[in-house]
Amino acid sequence: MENYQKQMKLLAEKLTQMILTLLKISEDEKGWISSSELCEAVQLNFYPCCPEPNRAMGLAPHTDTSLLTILHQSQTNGLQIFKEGAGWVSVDPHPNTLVVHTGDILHILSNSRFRCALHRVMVNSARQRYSVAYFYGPPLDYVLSPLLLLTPFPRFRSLSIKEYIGIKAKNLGEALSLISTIQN
Ligand SMILES: O=C(O)CCC(=O)C(=O)O
Ligand SMILES: [Fe+2]
Repeated sequence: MENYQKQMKLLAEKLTQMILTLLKISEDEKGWISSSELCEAVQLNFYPCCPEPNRAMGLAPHTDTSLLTILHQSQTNGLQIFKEGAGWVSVDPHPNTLVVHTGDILHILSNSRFRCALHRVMVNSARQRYSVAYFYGPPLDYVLSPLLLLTPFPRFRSLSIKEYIGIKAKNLGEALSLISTIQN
């Protein structure tokens, strides 16, 4: 597991470098990427068979708080992602394939250019399922701000990751709109 985490960290660092370069974030602002201070976690999810799958949910719809999440799923369907205009779409497992979810932190940093992925997990009556999620993001005291992109129209106010986690713990799916600068 330790080695798995190490390999996932290397992959997450590479992906983050590519994404932040694409967003024209300066080298100075990318300093945290390989630091030992960053926020990372491995989570093991297990979904046993369920005799009445239509009356239960493996994991309720949510977005990940991370900058990105790298997910390994066993060879059982269940993961679905919400796609604007299409509704819930299955993300079926393929051998030797990882799924990358964009999280809230990337949504804020990129000023909504990389939108966080709303996803959920359905259960199965015949087969159990497991997944291994690796969550990756900047350190807790990192100040998140779309202003880093020098955009004239930041859609979110600046705040530390720690503060954002606190807001999300109390408000779940409403957290992004609570820090939005755009009035509805
Ligand atoms: O089990 C899955 O495929 C998804 C797990 C997940 O969304 C999570 O751990 O946040
Ligand atoms: Fe998730």
